[in-house]
Amino acid sequence: MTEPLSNVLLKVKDLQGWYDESHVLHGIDFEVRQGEVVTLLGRNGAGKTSTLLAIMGILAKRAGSITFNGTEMISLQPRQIARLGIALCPEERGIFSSLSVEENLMLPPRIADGGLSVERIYDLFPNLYERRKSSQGTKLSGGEQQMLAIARILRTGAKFLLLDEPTEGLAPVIVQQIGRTIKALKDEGFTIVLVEQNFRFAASVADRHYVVDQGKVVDMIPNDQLEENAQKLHDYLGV
Ligand SMILES: Nc1ncnc2c1ncn2[C@@H]1O[C@H](COP(=O)(O)OP(=O)(O)OP(=O)(O)O)[C@@H](O)[C@H]1O
Repeated sequence: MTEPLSNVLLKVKDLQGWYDESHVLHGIDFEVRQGEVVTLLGRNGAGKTSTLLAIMGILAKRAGSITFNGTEMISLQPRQIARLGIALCPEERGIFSSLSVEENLMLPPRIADGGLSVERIYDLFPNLYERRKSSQGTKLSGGEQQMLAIARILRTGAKFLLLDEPTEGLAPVIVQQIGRTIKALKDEGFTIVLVEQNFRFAASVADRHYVVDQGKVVDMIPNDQLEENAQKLHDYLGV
């Protein structure tokens, strides 16, 4: 963490956050460069989801500094933050089960130029193409819901994506598919912050990992230095 990073797109500095009176973020510091995939790793309750919510302004009671492309966002509203080209794919996915796949895809507002067309979405997610007309009452699998949730934020034109535990509860073959999608998005120039519990998955897609513990970032480990840091990570994560 000592070496300054070049080409920094998101810079989070001494981020504090509260749910009412409950102080849960106690000094989150991390940086993300253009085009990187970076993970936030940590035990349950460490503050990873809250960090994503604070970046989006959804956790409104926050302090410190969050700059994106040089713009200070700490006092901005979620709507204004989204318009800078940042999108969150929440853990609960937020799929409307009464709408078809295609109707779900049509929901998000366009916040920037360059949102992916529905055709391009179907190229990236062939399963969604097959299910596009599935409508009311048709239940999508967990993997399909996750893909739809990611696909939906790609429609907005956001190029900076916050993904909250996209692999949670999914079968290994689907996890692999999501890994391929994340790599494809990186190749297309997207920048991604990933909250993950699945450490093997995180290692397969990310450039760097930040460790979150009790509302603070306590370490940064480049992906190519994971092996020599395995014991340390094991202690942090309690795995
Ligand atoms: N809506 C809420 N109201 C009050 N406290 C909350 C709320 N959501 C989370 N917290 C608390 O904030 C702290 C950080 O939780 P957070 O969900 O950010 O952790 P996390 O690292 O994402 O873990 P998990 O993987 O369990 O989601 C925890 O102590 C949690 O109990």
